[in-house]
Amino acid sequence: MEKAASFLFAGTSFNKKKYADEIARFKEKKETENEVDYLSSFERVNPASEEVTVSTKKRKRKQAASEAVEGFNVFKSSKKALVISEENKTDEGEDNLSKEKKKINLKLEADSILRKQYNIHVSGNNVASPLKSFADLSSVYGCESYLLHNFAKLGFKEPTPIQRQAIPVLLSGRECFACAPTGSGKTLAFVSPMLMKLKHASTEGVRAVILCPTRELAAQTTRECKKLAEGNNFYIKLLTKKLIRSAHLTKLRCDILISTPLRLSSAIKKRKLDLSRVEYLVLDESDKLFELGLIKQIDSVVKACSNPSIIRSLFSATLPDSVEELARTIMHDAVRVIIGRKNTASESVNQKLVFAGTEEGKLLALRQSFQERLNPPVLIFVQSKERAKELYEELKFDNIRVGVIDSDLSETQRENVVNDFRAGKTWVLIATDVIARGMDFKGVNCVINYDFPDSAAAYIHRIGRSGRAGRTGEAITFYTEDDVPFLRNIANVMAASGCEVPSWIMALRKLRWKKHRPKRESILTIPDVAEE
Ligand SMILES: Nc1ncnc2c1ncn2[C@@H]1O[C@H](COP(=O)(O)OP(=O)(O)OP(=O)(O)O)[C@@H](O)[C@H]1O
Repeated sequence: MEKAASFLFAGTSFNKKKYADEIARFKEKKETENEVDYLSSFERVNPASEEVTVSTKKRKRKQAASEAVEGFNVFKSSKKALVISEENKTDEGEDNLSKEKKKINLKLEADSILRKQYNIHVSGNNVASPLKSFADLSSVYGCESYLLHNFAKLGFKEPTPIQRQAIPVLLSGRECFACAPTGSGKTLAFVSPMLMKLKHASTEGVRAVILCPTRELAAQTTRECKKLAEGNNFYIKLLTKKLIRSAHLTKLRCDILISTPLRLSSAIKKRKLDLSRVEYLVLDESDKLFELGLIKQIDSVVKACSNPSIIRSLFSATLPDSVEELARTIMHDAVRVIIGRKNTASESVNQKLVFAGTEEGKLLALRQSFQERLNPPVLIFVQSKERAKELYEELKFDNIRVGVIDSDLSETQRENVVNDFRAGKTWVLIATDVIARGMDFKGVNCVINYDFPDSAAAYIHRIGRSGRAGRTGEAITFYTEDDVPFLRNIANVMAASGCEVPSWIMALRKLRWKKHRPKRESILTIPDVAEE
């Protein structure tokens, strides 16, 4: 058991240049030269080719039936000639059929090689081929050049595994459940097909909706969406309180609307928004959106998006079976795309468990680490806003450039705190789970779970703020005696993503995990603040 945490940042030293490098790289293997031509094979595999098979079979059956009564035909001799030519036709048909089958098999084989290479698992009928490269988007799907230009401008050379598979699925008009690790580019995976399908701005009202569980994430997604749409004239709007209050909301020019469920459902209730023409609905961090507190709002949004040909998709790094089951009740013939194993942490995060003994022990260990070696940016998660404020006071007292984000702050204050951390003005950000999901802070070197996470999903999302877009990261989870019964659940996640876990932890009993948020002693030790 590790008792001290001074080594937490061992081997690392602060180097601002190191994290100023914002261009992310995904390490993906080069495509092999011998791969089958996907562009042509994609076009070959379509329901029409299956129809050919069926109709030829039917024709053969019909022929068999007519041949059976042939002997009774008065025009027997002439019929015989006809039968011979029919036989020729059948041979020709069979030839075509076997060629067609070969092509289909080749294509399926190539798809499966590519999927294996990128750890892509799909279920569903007739799933579109994965992308070999971004170039497939223009050659197969007629993608406009502005989008590819934007990918290049953002430094995206190759699609990530989730992008390789989810984009063609959505472009082929299928609904989709997608589960891929944190920081693996899910945003682009749902935004780009949306932009491609919508083609150009229109005055017809809202045509696409993206729902995100928090305001911060909705704001971030809006920014990403605008970056990807640059060069096209789309109207992309974040639904803010101000926008809801504005009298013009009903006449709003908006192609893509991004919102939290609460905002959107309240705008729907006030009859300020018509969503009946929405063609695309994305539920990002879908398992969070399907939690009890939000399900009513989601329901009202889903109902308001009443266009029968709507395409819905669900994206998350964690997708429990129960959510999938619930979601299936509203989806039609959805394709399921899983990258790697479902509900696992990003493999690019090196995870450690640190026994801190008591609450006091945690603060001591943290302080020691800050004094010795620190490699910012560092993100620290605690279990409540009160504790976030307490830890903030402690670290501020130590003259650490620290920020804190909690739900008591106004929208602008929250935005400022996040921006300061992004810009490197603050090196440490203390937060509750409010920013654990989806937030893309580039180059977070270390996530510290100061308070033990309350679920395995919370753990996966928290530590996923580090090790994004192919970078490596570190995650340290403090635990006290109170947390020991829940260690095994986190240890399982760690082991599944290839991290070493002490065998005594793996031997602990597995508990059914209800939200674990024990009452903890106050963090405060500074006398003045503690007495306030
Ligand atoms: N093809 C690509 N190549 C390189 N970087 C990419 C690519 N696609 C996206 N990125 C970058 O990867 C980072 C993570 O992307 P994104 O925020 O969409 O991850 P995510 O899978 O949604 O993560 P989370 O589950 O935490 O929400 C972003 O900085 C994004 O700009």
